[in-house]
Amino acid sequence: MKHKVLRKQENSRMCLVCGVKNDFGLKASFYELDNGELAGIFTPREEHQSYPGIAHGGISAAILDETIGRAIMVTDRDMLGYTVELNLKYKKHVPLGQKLIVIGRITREKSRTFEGTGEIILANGEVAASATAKYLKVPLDKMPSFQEDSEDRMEWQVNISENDPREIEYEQKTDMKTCLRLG
Ligand SMILES: CCCCCCCC/C=C\CCCCCCCC(=O)SCCNC(=O)CCNC(=O)[C@H](O)C(C)(C)COP(=O)(O)OP(=O)(O)OC[C@H]1O[C@@H](n2cnc3c(N)ncnc32)[C@H](O)[C@@H]1OP(=O)(O)O
Repeated sequence: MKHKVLRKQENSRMCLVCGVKNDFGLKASFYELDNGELAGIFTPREEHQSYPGIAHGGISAAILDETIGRAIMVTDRDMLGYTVELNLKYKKHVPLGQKLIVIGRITREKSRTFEGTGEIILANGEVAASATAKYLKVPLDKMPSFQEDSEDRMEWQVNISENDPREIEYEQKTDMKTCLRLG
């Protein structure tokens, strides 16, 4: 099913997953969708390899961690989190050199913490890896360097590109109504 992009999220300067100036990183972009989920788009490269042709499992963990963590911004643009727990299931190889989609959503929100789930989806629609994660809430303005006149602060911004998709197509893996009930 196709889902409309409602908003592109900010990228950072040097984050391994979303840093626009981190040449060893994934340079992923994140899009908030009309079904309340967050989609990331990324292309693992040779720098991210484990066995030849296959992305390192730590890279899958990093992109899932960030996508679920960022999903809190769908409902609260000024909130992020410190990961306190991350569990992954590796189901298929994640290939290098192919544009992939990662989806995240929040399943439970409390006053100090939130939890969510996510999947890396292959071009054929199969789930390559899935994760559950828990975070301690940290308001963006309490993040290190946020109050400073630093490069990190200046470069935390939405970078619109002509390659940004207007719609993202994938089969939704989790019923959002179930998530709300769980929450
Ligand atoms: C200038 C601005 C630039 C912005 C740039 C942004 C760039 C990125 C963009 C976007 C990213 C978005 C996505 C995020 C993705 C990546 C995030 C990371 O990689 S974060 C690094 C890895 N994680 C850590 O380093 C935490 C290390 N842990 C700690 O520091 C402490 O454990 C801390 C502060 C998190 C909690 O310690 P306490 O003592 O303050 O809190 P207590 O009361 O013990 O726990 C609070 C809750 O957390 C649970 N908790 C704490 N530690 C836990 C643990 N080890 N395992 C499981 N649960 C734990 C507890 O059970 C409790 O949950 P209950 O409220 O009961 O539901």
